[in-house]
Amino acid sequence: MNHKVIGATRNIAIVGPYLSGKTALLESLLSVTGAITRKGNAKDGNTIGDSSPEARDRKMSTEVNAASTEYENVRFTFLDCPGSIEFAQETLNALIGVDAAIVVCEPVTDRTLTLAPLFKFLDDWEIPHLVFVNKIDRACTDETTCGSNFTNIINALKSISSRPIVPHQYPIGHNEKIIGFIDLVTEQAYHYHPGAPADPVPLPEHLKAQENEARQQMLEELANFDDNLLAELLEEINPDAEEITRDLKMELGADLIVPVFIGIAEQDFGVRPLLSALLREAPAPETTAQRRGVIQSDEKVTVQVLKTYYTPQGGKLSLVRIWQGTLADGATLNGIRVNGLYRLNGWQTQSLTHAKAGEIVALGRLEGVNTGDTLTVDRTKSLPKAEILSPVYALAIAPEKRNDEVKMTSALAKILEEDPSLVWQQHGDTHEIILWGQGEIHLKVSLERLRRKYNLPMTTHLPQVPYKETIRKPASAIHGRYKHQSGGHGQFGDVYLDIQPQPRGEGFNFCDRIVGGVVPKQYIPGVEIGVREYLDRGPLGFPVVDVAVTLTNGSYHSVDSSEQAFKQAARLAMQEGMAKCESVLLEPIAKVEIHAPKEFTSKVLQLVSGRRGQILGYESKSNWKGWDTVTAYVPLAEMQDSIVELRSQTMGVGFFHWEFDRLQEVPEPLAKRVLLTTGNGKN
Ligand SMILES: Nc1nc2c(ncn2[C@@H]2O[C@H](COP(=O)(O)OP(=O)(O)OP(=O)(O)O)[C@@H](O)[C@H]2O)c(=O)[nH]1
Repeated sequence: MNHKVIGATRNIAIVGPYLSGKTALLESLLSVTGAITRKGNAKDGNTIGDSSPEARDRKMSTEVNAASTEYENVRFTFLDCPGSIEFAQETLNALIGVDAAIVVCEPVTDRTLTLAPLFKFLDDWEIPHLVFVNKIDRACTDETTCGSNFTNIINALKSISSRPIVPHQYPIGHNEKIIGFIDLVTEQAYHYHPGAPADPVPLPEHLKAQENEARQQMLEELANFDDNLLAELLEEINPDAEEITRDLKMELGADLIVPVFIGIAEQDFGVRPLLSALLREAPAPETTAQRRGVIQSDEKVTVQVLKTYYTPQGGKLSLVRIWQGTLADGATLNGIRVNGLYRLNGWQTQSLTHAKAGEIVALGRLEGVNTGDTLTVDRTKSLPKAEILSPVYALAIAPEKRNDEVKMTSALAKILEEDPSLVWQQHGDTHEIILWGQGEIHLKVSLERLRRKYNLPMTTHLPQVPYKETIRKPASAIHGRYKHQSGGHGQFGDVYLDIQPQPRGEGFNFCDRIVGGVVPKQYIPGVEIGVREYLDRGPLGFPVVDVAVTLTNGSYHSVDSSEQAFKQAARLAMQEGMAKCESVLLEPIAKVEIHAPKEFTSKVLQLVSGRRGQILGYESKSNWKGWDTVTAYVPLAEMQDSIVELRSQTMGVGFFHWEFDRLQEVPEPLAKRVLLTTGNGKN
């Protein structure tokens, strides 16, 4: 078996907005390097990138797919990441294991904003990245606008990148279409050639000025990090290609610049130059490892999990980046034996006996190991992992077949392992099982996985709002007597209760002020249980909170009294007393922080007010250039689909964090409507 040494491997993530052509680019990369003989496409659902049935059905990537190929004797492993914001967690988890990322985008200037959160993550993690402007044919619809549109795209990218944007190529348009490009490093022009590498052609005379300007831009950006190049530029010396490539490699490797390439992935145009640039300029795995503080060592093995899969056959595969050492199949990591070592190509696996530092491979059956975990022989290291996104959308779920409930718990655990941005909980009040995630499609895809992989069809509905109720007025000396005679000895309990409202958030409080043993000590717990049971469902039909109940008086029977009878007496007293206490409906209020580019702040404020929110203020989001954070209180009842509206108002990039803050009275007309629609308020 041919094993590459460190330096002969490149791990590249393919990332970028939804449907920008990432899977098409991967297909093209695999095709031009001979890894596949026939290209698939998203329409026909036969790509390596979108290998799962959920992805194929939707013609979109729903999880990370790995594929390897060789080019110029270097092994390239590509991670094709989903573009949809709802599957962003996949992308973040994968990105931490690569040496560089290709950001694929479309040549539409007013959509570059959708790249902002991705650029932010890449910058925060210092992940070297370059841009591939795909579908460049769409920007070059006539010869004269081809160059100016390209310049506009470069400027749009500059407006969202904190790193300098450096054009690496310049387009050549002819008769309403793009026919080639000029490499700004070598100043060599090329014409695209279907099914073959681009043909070198003389630099078109009419583009010399534009080419020179774009090249100058590139050189000036590079010179900001290289004094020698700066001196050459000042002396008007033309630097040679070798020197420029050296700078590009150093500056891309250190995540100081963002080079920009162009192409048409579906026609393989611009794909070979992209590969050549990756070969020459992308950092080697050891450089990445060093930047993460991992020192190379042959003995120590350190790997990190980038993605967890359960195969259609039910086996667990953990896609890992080997940061350090040589890993053999059968080795023990974190006390768990590696059971199978594979190279992945979509769902196809190729068995390996060992793999070296810098490779991305899949390991079999690492039970108990999660995405993001660091594994070593002696558990001595823990590398940073990507943050887990806050859940923003929920559905209540239930198995279609009642007796599937036990099966559901273990299946949910598995799909959560595959996708750490899912969370599930059983709600304490409503008893619903709530599945939380990043949006409607995200949850639908997860539920399809449950059905397909685990034969678990589920029903869904929007979760109930966990309303509660409380009281406005006190009631005192409420009498409850339970007396029952049914053969044998009877049942007797007799209590007097005071019921009082408590300040909001105080909860429930029970005390007894019994003197002289009129209710014997052993029956008092029964009274409290009776009160508590009643409060599970108050007069409006919801759990009662912020109430104090005091047992003030009562009587007993030496034979017939029991804890059970006092429980019943307490319930009767509560039923009678609470009817006099003016019950009010309470709703949960969330404290929400909404993040969006500043140009959308007024829309965010409108969204909050339109959802009965109370705006607390807004300010610049720290470390996010051009973004605001709006802080507000919003009723939970209004939050259910708020992410859908927020995304539609903010080109898909707005997001929020929320947490439960408090309960608050529901305003009167609305409370009536809630009680009508929930069918409550009748007991
Ligand atoms: N005109 C044109 N269409 C393209 C090109 N590349 C991809 N497409 C089309 O764009 C659509 C999306 O392509 P994909 O490769 O599936 O996009 P993606 O970025 O992988 O999608 P997600 O991963 O779901 O975000 C498909 O219909 C492709 O056929 C291109 O270079 N030119």
